[in-house]
Amino acid sequence: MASDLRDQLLRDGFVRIPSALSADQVEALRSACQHVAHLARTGGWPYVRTLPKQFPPWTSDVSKGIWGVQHLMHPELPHHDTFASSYFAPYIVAAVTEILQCSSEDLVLELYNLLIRPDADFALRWHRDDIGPEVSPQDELNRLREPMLHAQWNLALYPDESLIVVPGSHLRSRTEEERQADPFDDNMPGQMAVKMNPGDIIFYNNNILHRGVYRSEAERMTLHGSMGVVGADPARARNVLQHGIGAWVEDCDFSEIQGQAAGKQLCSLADGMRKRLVAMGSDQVLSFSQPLDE
Ligand SMILES: O=C(O)CCC(=O)C(=O)O
Ligand SMILES: [Fe+2]
Repeated sequence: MASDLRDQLLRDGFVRIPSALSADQVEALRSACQHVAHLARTGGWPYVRTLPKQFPPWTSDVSKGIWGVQHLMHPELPHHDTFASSYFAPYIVAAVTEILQCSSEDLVLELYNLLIRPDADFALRWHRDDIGPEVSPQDELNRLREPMLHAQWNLALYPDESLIVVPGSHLRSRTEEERQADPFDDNMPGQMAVKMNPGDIIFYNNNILHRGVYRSEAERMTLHGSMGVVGADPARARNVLQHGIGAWVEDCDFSEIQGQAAGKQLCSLADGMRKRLVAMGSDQVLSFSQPLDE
């Protein structure tokens, strides 16, 4: 099946779906997100991304502020059913099956988190999510050439331009200049901010060279999700499970999710995806992609 979405993602390392959500859908999600962001900022939810740490694992100490709320589909989080409905939404399932060129019956549940405005300005280093900075150029290229077995997206509920990418950098190892650059360099050659309006979705290759630059005054509520396809390798299982989702995913109940996608009831599609993650995780030992992160 020809796919512009997939072709653009393969070529540039990211692709935008403008206005994927209606204003009403954005409004409903904003309200759920405002509630859980407040809960998390005030110490009422232990699974958060704390400042100034970039990669998992994070503690639940919110005293320096947070930049994300983890585990939106956790059965104990308020609105987990609203978040599950948005994760398994027809527009997501359609885009992911098109991008991965797979059947919805091969999808695997992965991550769903919320990225929010930090209480103080904060930035992430230049990175590739699952390839550490110390690898050799050849190993870097080999990893980048692995087939695409998952799709990752940002869904913005407020205007968002905090994700900065170097377009095309998912197709090549880093240049010498990129390797030597200050990890917080504000002017990496070729960089661009990915601009999103409320209701836009961006799919991006999480091994594109990228960073996040966050301003405390700019409201940010961006849903950050990923879905996989069966047959992914152990590195992918590690990237998903390092976020600690194995501990609660067996308790999720998706039976109330309404609607259909790809001719299937979303509730049964969701449960199938959940079961495939559990199966993938059953023989994994927990480890971290970027164990040296401070
Ligand atoms: O804030 C973003 O959109 C990107 C976050 C990011 O790069 C990460 O969590 O690895
Ligand atoms: Fe990242």
